[in-house]
Amino acid sequence: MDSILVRGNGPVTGDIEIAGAKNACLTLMPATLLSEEPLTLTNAPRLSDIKTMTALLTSLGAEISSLQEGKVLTMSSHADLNPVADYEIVRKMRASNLVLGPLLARLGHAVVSLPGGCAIGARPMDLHTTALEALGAEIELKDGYLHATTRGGLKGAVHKMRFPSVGATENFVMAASLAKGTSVLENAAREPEIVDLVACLKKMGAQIEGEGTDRIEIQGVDRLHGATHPVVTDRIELGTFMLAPAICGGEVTCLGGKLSLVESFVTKLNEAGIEVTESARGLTVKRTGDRVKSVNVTTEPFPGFPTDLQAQMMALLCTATGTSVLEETIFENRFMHAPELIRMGAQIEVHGGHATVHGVERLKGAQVMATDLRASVSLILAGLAAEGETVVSRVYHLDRGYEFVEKKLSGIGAHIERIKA
Ligand SMILES: CC(=O)N[C@H]1[C@@H](OP(=O)(O)OP(=O)(O)OC[C@H]2O[C@@H](n3ccc(=O)[nH]c3=O)[C@H](O)[C@@H]2O)O[C@H](CO)[C@@H](O)[C@@H]1O
Ligand SMILES: C=C(OP(=O)(O)O)C(=O)O
Repeated sequence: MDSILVRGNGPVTGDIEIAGAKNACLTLMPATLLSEEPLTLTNAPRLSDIKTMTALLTSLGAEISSLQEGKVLTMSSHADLNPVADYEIVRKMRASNLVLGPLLARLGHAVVSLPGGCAIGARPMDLHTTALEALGAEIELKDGYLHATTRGGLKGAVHKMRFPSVGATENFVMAASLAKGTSVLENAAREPEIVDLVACLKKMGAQIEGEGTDRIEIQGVDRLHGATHPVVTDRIELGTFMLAPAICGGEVTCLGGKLSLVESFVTKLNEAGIEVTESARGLTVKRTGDRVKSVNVTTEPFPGFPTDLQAQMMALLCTATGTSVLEETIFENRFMHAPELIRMGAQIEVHGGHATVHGVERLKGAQVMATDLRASVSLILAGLAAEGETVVSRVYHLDRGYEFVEKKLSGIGAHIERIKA
C-alpha cells in the first residue's frame, strides 16, 4: 500500500485547481439509469470512487466511456438493465446505495446490497427505504440485500424525513422524477451536490422545484432524455486546499472556488484570523499573522459547517493559540484522526461527540495511519505544519477523494511525495 511523505513546510504560494465534486459526480452518474439516452458529465474528478461507481453501473448494464483523461464521462443505459447491485462492489463504497432509487424508478424492482457501516459511523439505510416506501415501494432485507419492488410503478407522495440525509434526498428525487404524479420531500437536504443533481435532472426533462431549500417538489414525467452536464466544484477539496496556506502561511488561490459553496467554513477561517477574498478566478486565502486563533466548530447539514471538513479543520486548530472545541453532530465516530494527530504532538481530548484541542506551538513529524478519507488529508495538512517528516500510511482512502494530491500540493510549494508500495 502506498504512503505519503510530507516534510514540514514554509509558506505556500500560487494557484491550485479545484476539481469537480466527488459527491456530486457519485449521484450524477447513477442518474444515467433513469434514461435510455446518453448522459455526459464534464468536469468529472479523477478518483478511485468514480472508478468504483463506473464498475457498479457497468455491472448493472450501463455503458460508460471515460474521455479526456477521465474528465468527461459518457454514459448510456439503453440496454436491458440488471437490477442486482452486488455486495462485492457495493461494500467498497457507501455511495453505491444511490443506484437504488434510479433502478426502482426505471425497472420497478431492484436488489441492492446493504453498504454496511464504515469507519466514521454505522450509516444505516432507513431514511432511504422509508422515503422510497412513501413512493409505494415495498422493501425487504434478505441475505444482506435490500429487495425493492413496486406494484404498478412508483406513485407521487408527500414525505417528511426525520433528518435531512443527503443520500436519501438524492434517491427520493431521482425515483420521484419518474413516479406518477407529484411528490414532495420535506426536511430535504440542501447540499450544493443536490442542487447540481437537480440541475442535471432538469436538463434531462425532469420537473423539479425547491432544490437548495428544505422542501423539494417533483412532478413525475414518463421518461427522461439525454443531457450534458458539468459537475459542480468540489467544496470539500476546495476547503481542504484553502487550509494549506492557513496552516503553512502564504497565499494561495483556489481556482474555481466560490464563497457560496463554503460560507460557514470561511466564517470560521475568518474567526481564526485567515483572510479569504473572492474573485472571478476563485478564492484567495492568506495567512498574515504567526499563529491562528482558536475557534469552536459544530458540524451541521448544509449550510452549516460540513462534517467532511472537520478533520482538516482540527489539523489547523492543533497549532492555534488557545483552546478550540469541535463538535461532530453528523457521524458518531468521526474523530479517528485525533489519536494520530496526538502522535504528532497535538493536545486533544475526545469525549463522545466533542473534541477539545489545546493549541501547541508546533507539531512534530511522525508515522501515522489514515483511517478514512478526510482523516488522511488532515494528517497531510498537519504534516505540512510539523517539524520534520511525517509518513501517512494507508493512503488508498485519500485516492477515493483527492485527485493528484501530491502534484497539486507540490505546485504551491509543499514538500510532499508518494512512496509506492
Ligand atoms: C457520497 C456522498 O455524498 N457522501 C456524503 C453524504 O453521505 P450520506 O449521504 O451517506 O450522508 P447522510 O446525509 O445520509 O448521513 C447523515 C447522517 O444520517 C444518518 N442516516 C443516513 C441515512 C439513513 O438512512 N439513516 C441514517 O440514520 C447517517 O448515519 C449520518 O449520521 O453526506 C454526508 C453528510 O454531509 C457526507 O459526509 C458524505 O461525504
Ligand atoms: C464520507 C465521505 O464520503 P462517503 O459518503 O462516500 O463515504 C466523504 O467524502 O468525506
